[in-house]
Amino acid sequence: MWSHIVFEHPATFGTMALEPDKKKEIIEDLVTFSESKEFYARIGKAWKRGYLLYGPPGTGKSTMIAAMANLLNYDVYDLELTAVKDNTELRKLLIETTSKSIIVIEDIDCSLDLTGQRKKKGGKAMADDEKERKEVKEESSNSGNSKVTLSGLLNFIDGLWSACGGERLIVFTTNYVEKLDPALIRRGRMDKHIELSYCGFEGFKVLAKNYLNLETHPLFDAIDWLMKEVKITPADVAENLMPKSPLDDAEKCLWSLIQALEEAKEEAEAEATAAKKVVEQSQDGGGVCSENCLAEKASE
Ligand SMILES: Nc1ncnc2c1ncn2[C@@H]1O[C@H](COP(=O)(O)OP(=O)(O)OP(=O)(O)O)[C@@H](O)[C@H]1O
Repeated sequence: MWSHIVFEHPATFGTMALEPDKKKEIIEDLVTFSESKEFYARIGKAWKRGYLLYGPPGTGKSTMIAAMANLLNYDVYDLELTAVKDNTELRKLLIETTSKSIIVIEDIDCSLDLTGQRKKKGGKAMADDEKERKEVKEESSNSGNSKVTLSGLLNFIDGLWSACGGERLIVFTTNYVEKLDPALIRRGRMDKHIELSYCGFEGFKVLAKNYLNLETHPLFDAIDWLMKEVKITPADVAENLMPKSPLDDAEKCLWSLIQALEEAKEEAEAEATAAKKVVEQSQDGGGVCSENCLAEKASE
């Protein structure tokens, strides 16, 4: 059912724009996992680890998965949940995965209706494991030919797949971590939550080295200052640092980034001014304006 292609993504942790401490922590976590066969056997747990990568688009979630695969030399199984017919098919697919693999479900919030809070009893979320398992069982037996359900996925993470032997990582990505069902991402299922965020100056320096082979430049100070003022994704920084013609030298690319940062700064300032105006108007008019209404007015 899986089709095989040779994985040749060039991304590594070395080429990733990421705070150095964070990078070190993630690498250590991965390497420790991959060398812990005996440890997992001793504590009686399946040799698996779940990672949740979350953050805005263009912050490097997919890039990090490639870097993980290259670091550990694991195979990547990219699972498109919306194309999986039902829980039975999901089970089959997962049993076919080999050890030393990373199973990836990208944009988990969009894949399926996995995001809502699950059934609540007496107004309280089903928190403890026993209740959770009972619910999973009920849902699974009702699932019939229906699409993959949250419980199908939880079942797989906790049960069947764990019993397959060999080491496996499972990686979920999302742009909206707050939308996810807490049961899906609790520790034990998603052991390590990694936030990928906007580009800082340290991240920029990695990209400048990769893209322009520059370690320092007089324009770096201006970029450092601007990056503290506005948010920009590593993807946008990378795009600006990419030469667009054979005549583009490093300085031209740096100016292109500075221009993008300045435009973003002007935009943010214009939005802030508009929002301030709305507040002043609502105060003058004596009207009471909710946060939502302020946001709506500011965007008008
Ligand atoms: N942290 C980063 N380090 C280096 N390059 C990055 C980083 N983040 C993004 N990029 C660059 O931007 C491109 C898009 O990034 P990527 O697809 O990894 O983002 P993403 O967070 O997975 O986005 P989405 O949420 O839209 O899937 C990559 O091909 C890469 O060139």
